[in-house]
Amino acid sequence: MPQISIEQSLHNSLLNAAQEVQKLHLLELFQLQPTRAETYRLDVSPIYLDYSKQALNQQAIEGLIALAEHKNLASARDAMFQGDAINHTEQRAVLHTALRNSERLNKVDAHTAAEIEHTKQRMLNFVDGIINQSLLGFTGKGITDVISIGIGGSFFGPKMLQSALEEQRASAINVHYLANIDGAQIKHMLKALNPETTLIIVASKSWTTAETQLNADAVMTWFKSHFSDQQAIKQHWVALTAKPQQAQAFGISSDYIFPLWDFVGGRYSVWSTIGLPLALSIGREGFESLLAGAASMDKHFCEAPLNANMPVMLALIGYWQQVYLGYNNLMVLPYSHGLKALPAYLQQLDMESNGKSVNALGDEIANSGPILWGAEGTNCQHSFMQLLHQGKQKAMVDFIVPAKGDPHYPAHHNMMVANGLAQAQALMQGKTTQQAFDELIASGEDETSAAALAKHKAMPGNTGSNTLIIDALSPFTLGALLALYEHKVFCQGVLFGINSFDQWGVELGKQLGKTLMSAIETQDLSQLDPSTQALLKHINL
Ligand SMILES: O=P(O)(O)OC[C@H]1O[C@](O)(CO)[C@@H](O)[C@@H]1O
Repeated sequence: MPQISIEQSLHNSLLNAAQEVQKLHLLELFQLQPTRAETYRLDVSPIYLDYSKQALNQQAIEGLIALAEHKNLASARDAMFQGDAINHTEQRAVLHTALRNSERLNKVDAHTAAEIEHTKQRMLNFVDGIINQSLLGFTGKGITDVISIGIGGSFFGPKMLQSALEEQRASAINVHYLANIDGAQIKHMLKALNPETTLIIVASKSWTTAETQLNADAVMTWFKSHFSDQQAIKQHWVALTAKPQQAQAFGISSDYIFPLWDFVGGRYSVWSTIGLPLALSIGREGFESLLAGAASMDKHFCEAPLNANMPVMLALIGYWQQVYLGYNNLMVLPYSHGLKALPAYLQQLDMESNGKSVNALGDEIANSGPILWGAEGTNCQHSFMQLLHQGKQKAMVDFIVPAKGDPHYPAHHNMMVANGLAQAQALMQGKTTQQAFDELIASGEDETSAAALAKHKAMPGNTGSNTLIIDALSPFTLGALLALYEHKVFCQGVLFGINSFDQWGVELGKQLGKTLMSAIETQDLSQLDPSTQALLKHINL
């Protein structure tokens, strides 16, 4: 008999488990194993994960854990935390975890640890100064508004957390984010702002991002049209960057430049000085608490056994659904208006990290991370959920439900929770044609039309989901939640065999964007493909 590799044998056993599990409806899995809800859950305060509604059995879970062990997931995790250059295509360590008070877990050298702490304190002292108005604008007025110019990782995290933590504001400062290159947005934003009381932050790790540069130039022109004095720029312009010299060359004072480092990837940078605009809203304590929440998840990730490790289990469940059940979409549905921007944040985190097609050796891989999207509940129920209930496409689903809502509106919160959990139930249970028929008869329909209508009202159900109950929208909890997803994405990168920390795919669009810009400026379209030429001619710039 030919020998098969360990990997192949693990794969075969998982294929077998998938076949077994798919013979049964989720409701039958619950009948067979009534304790699923107690068995398939993890409680890692402040997050409770229920995965009992997933099409999983013990054989699948054991097979997945064996796969994680075979892929040396724990050593890969340790390599990240100890600062190995795991981002091998850029020869960089990946140490965003070192930014969140988890020195004990990270083996960064003493000099780097001191620099991280010093930078954080500098940033938070600055935040204190702006909030308590010991730092003032050029004309002696306090700062009321901030324009934060940045895109991608220099935008999504602070913006998303700021809206999630609106209730935890520590200041009355309004932060306006300028990410996209849309003149209409700048015009409206600037029209409403007074440069005397506005602080302008340029957040760009690389200091080369075209959108950020163009926006920074436009805002600088506006600012200089009011104050051309260099001292005014010194007091109103801030840079968050790994390229301090370039920021200085742009005119920003070194006192107002807050660095980050190569070992912090853009989409992992909200914990760094990139979080400054957020800190101006939630204050020192709020920001420290965010870091502490993330650190608590780091500790759990480093210490919990694989089968009780929330990021690991979340990654394995997703891997299982994708590779063995054939799903390729992950829908994230936060039942919270405050978390409305979470899907967009997670899109960059997951898809920029795991949207790759080769492994570390450069060999083609069969699977990469999922297509991630979503929207806040209950709004999503009135748009795309219909497709999940009755359409032919299936998706993985993460429901995220805060246990506490606004105390002034208890009925709203109750309805929110009820709807989130009801959607998970509906996806699992579905409705048989017989059930639909019986309901129609009970409502007075005659038999012929009930039989016809029942077919349209039936839904298969049997769609699994994770439900994550988070205690409330607090900085600590959200720190833990984001760290959970970061580590999940990391684990899936290890399972797929890819480097989650580079993003070469983004580069081609940037290059072509530049070529097109110069074709537009020189009006020479001759080198462009016929479709692009025709489009530009039609737009007639
Ligand atoms: O902070 P920077 O260097 O301006 O980059 C912004 C974003 O651009 C990207 O390189 C590509 O979108 C992201 O990884 C990054 O978060």
